[in-house]
Amino acid sequence: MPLGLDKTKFLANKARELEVQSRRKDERITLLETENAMLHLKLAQLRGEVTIAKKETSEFYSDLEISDKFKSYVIEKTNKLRKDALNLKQELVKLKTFVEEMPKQFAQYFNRAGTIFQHQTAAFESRSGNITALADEVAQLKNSLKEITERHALEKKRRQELHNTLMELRGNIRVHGRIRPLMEFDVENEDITSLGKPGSRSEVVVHYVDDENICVRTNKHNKVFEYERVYNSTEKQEAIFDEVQPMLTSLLDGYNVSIMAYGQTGSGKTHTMLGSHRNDDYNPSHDPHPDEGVIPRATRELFRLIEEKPVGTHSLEVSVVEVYNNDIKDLLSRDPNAKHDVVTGGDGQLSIPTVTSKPVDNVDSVMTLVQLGLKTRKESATLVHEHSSRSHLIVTLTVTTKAPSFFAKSFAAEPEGNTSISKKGVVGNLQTTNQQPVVRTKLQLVDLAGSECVGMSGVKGAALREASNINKSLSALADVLGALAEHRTHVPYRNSRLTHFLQDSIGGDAKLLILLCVSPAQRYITESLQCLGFGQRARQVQRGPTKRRLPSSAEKVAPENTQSRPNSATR
Ligand SMILES: Nc1ncnc2c1ncn2[C@@H]1O[C@H](COP(=O)(O)OP(=O)(O)OP(=O)(O)O)[C@@H](O)[C@H]1O
Repeated sequence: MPLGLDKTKFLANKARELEVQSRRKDERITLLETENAMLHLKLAQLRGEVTIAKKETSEFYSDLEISDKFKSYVIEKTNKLRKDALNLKQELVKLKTFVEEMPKQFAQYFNRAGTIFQHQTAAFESRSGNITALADEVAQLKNSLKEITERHALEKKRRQELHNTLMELRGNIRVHGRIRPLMEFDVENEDITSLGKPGSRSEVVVHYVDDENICVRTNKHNKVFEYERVYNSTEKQEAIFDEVQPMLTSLLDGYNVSIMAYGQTGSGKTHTMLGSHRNDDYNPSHDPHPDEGVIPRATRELFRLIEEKPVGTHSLEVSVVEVYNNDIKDLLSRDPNAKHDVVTGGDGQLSIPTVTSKPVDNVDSVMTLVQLGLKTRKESATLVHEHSSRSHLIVTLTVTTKAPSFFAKSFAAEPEGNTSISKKGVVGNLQTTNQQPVVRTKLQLVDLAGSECVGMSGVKGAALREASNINKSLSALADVLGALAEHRTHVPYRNSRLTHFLQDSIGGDAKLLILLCVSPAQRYITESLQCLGFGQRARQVQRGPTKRRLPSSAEKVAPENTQSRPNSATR
């Protein structure tokens, strides 16, 4: 500090000076800071420009790359186009050649198409011609079919009417005769070599004359018996059934039908009705065995006829009974010895309510039941042959038919069991089942017991009683037929259980066929004459009333004392 200067003043000056310096420095700092800020700004601007330039450069490079790629793509494409163009040129050359050749080929194709078209048109025309012809033919066939169907229905109706007329003309009781062949047992006590020899006991004396006449010829007898049909000893079971068949149609038309075999022991009744098989070896089958008799054949035919009817309208029941010593025995019952009686219902219809009646739906089931019944049937050996049937066997097939709807209407107004329906031609028993009117008809197939004379069979005691009862019942049968023939007001059905049981099937509108079975041998001549005489009298029933009282079957036929030959035989 200069001398003399005031120290305070000096310091104050110094401070001022420093203050100025400081202010200047602050101003300098501010200036520098401003410059710095401006520089920062400039830097930022430059940085931005650099970034943009970089981006532009990279874009340029990228564009350059793309343009390189595009260039190579263009080159490649150009090459391809060139190639294509070359190919096209070649194609064009080919096309030109083709176009040049086309008219020629078209002409060829056209020609070929023309030919094919001509062929096709011709074929189509002929085919359409055929189709038209076929359509015409179908239309004609349809018309013919309609006509045939109508004609068939008409024919069926006419056949039905004809059948009924024929059955009426033939009569309700018909008699056929069947001569069985000579059998070994016919020789009696003679040597088998004598079988059929003139003068022997087995000499043939019952002869087939023609299909309506049988002749019995010996030194003492010469008599001809005429029936609706006669079968010779070689005629098969089938031939007999041919005659039986129409009766089954009648059965389904509402008539009761009965077919019975009549003849002496060993004359072929069981063979005719059942066949010659015994109980155990019988094999029910769908096809008829040539040996089968009327019962299996009729049953089979009945099922066939029922099959032709509307489903569910017909049903069948079977019962198997025997009339033994004038008692009715149920052969399907557990107690075959229990006795049964024929009962007349309030409606006048007959039935045996206590007898087993089994529903059946095929021939096998029927035949199985028949065979079951046959096992119980009374058989006992006689002097004639070892399987003589000592009872009448009756197989009853009851057909239940649901009445058509118009019956149901008329029935609604009628009391139960009223038979007014018979006015319409239906004679079966009309009943109700759960308010549904039904018609019941019966087919009774009867294998009668042997009709021989007691003395001939050589039986005694119980067997004699059997034979006596057989003769009585057969005699009652003859009496019934006699009463019917004479149109008597009283027909003695109740004289025997056999006729009482068969009452519905004998007389009235019922159809009865009696098959007379005769042995040809001389040793049975009395029985054969009796049997043939019985048949002859039975024929009177359909020939109308006769003044003469018919002798019963037990009465003998008086032998005729003539030696004339068959040609001059009396009738
Ligand atoms: N037409 C026939 N063809 C062949 N054999 C028959 C003929 N008829 C009967 N026969 C035979 O004769 C024998 C006696 O016949 P079948 O038993 O049928 O007599 P039947 O009259 O029933 O006797 P019965 O009353 O005693 O029972 C049997 O062996 C049977 O095979």
